[in-house]
Amino acid sequence: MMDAVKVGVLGLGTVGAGVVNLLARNGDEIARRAGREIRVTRAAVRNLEAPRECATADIDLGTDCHSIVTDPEIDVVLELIGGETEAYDLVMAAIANGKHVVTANKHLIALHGNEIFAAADAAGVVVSFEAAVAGGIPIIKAIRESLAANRIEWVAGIINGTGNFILSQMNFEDVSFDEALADAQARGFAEADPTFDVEGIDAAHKLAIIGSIAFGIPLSFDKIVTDGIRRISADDIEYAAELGYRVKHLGIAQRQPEGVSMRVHPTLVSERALLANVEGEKNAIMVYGDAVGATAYYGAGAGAGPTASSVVADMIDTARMMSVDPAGRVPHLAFQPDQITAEPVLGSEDFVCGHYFRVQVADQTGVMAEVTRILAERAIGIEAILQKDPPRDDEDARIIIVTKTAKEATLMDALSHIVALPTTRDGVVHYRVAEFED
Ligand SMILES: NC(=O)c1ccc[n+]([C@@H]2O[C@H](COP(=O)([O-])OP(=O)(O)OC[C@H]3O[C@@H](n4cnc5c(N)ncnc54)[C@H](O)[C@@H]3O)[C@@H](O)[C@H]2O)c1
Ligand SMILES: N[C@@H](CCO)C(=O)O
Ligand code: NA
Repeated sequence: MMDAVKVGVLGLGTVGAGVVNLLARNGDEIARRAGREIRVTRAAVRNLEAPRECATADIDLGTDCHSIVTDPEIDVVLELIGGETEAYDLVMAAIANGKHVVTANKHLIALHGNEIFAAADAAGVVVSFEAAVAGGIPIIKAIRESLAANRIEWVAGIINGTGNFILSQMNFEDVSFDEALADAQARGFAEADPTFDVEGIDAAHKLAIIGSIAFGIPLSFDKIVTDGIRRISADDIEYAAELGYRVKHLGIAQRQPEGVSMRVHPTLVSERALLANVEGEKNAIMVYGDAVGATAYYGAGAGAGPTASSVVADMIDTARMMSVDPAGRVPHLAFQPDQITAEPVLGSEDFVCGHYFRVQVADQTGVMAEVTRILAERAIGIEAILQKDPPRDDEDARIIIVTKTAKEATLMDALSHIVALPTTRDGVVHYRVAEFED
C-alpha cells in the first residue's frame, strides 16, 4: 500500500469529531477501499481544554489553523469550522499551499465557490463538498457523476432538516413554532444562527450548489428567491390538507421557458407525492433527468455520523485521485470550467407554477363570482375552491383557491384586483404549488 494520506482537521466540533470517530471505527476497511490509510495527524481547535466527542491521543492538537494549512506534511485539509470569512481565508491559503480540501460548509461554497474552484483548478488541487448539501445523502455525486448523461430538467427537495422538523412538529404534534425550533436546536440540527434555517438561507446555500451542478451555471446564491417558514399558519396547513396538499419547505431549481428558476419557499405538494411524506429532520431530493426520468434520494441531512459519512467519502475520493492528472478529474461544478455558462436566472414574476391563495371577504352573494371573474379575465384556471368561516367572525368568509399553472406576474395582477374589491376585508395569503412526478 502507498503511504498514508495525512489529514489536518480545522474544527473538532460535531462533524470534526464524527470524522475522527468514523476513521477510527472503519479505518481498515476505508484503507482497503482507498488503497492507502487516511490518517488525521493534526487538528486545530478553539479551546484545548474543551471536552471532545472523539479520542485525540494520536492527533497533534493545537489552536493555530494557519499552521496546518501551511504545513508541508499535510496532504488534505478538512475545513469544519463553518462560517464565511475565516473559513474562506483558510481554504484559499490551503489551496495556495497545494493542499486538497474537503469541506462541509455550504455557506462558504455558495458564496465563494466560483472563486475557490477557480483557485483550486489553477493550483491543481481538489475541493470536495458532498457533506455541504443534504449531509449524508450522496446528492452531489449523484448529480455530478451518476446522472451526467442527462439534461437535468428540475431538482426539488427538502434540504433543511430543521425547517422540515418544525413543520412536521406543527402538523402532527400540535406544538408551537418556537417549541419546535428549540427542540431542533437541542437535537443539534439547527445552524449556529437558526435564522439561517428558519428564513430559508441555509436551504438557499444548498440550492445554489445544486443549481450550479445540475445546469452548468455559476454559483448564483444572490439570485435565489428565498422565503422561510415563519409565516406558515396552522390554518393554511389545515386548508391545504383539506384540498389534498401538504405544506413543505422546498428548494426548487427548474428549467423554465425563459431561463432557470431557483427558489426556496413554502410549497403546497400533493399529499400523494414522495416529498409530501418526508417527515422530521430527514432530507429528500428528487432529480428529473431527460433520460432517466424522476429519481429520489432520501436520508439524514445532518448529524455527526451522516455528515462524517460524506466527508470521509470525499477523503477517499481525494486519496484515490491525488495521483491522477488534474485534467482527468471530475470537474468541481460537474461541467468543465470553460463550459460553465450564465443562463438567465428568473425573478419570481416569471415563475410558472400553480398558486394557492386565501382572502377574507364580506360574506355576501356575488363575491365569489367577482373573484373568479378576475381570474378568468386573466385566463387563470381554477383547480380547487374552498370557502371557510374565519375564526371569531361570522360576517366574513374566507375564500381559498388553488389555481392551475400561471405566470406569477399574472397571478399577482389578479390578486391586486381582488384586494381592491370593496368586499375584500383583508390582505392575501399566497403560496406556490408544485406537482412532482414520482
Ligand atoms: N452538524 C451537522 O449536522 C452539519 C451537517 C452538514 C454540514 N455541516 C457543516 O459542517 C461545518 C461544521 O459544523 P459543526 O456542526 O461541526 O459545527 P460545530 O460548531 O459543532 O463545530 C465547529 C467547531 O469549530 C471550532 N472552531 C471555530 N473556529 C475555529 C478556529 N478558528 N480554530 C479552531 N477551531 C475553530 C469551534 O470551536 C467548534 O468546535 C459547518 O460548516 C456546518 O454548516 C454541519
Ligand atoms: N441546519 C442544517 C444542518 C445540515 O446542513 C439543517 O437543518 O439541515
Ligand atoms: Na450530501
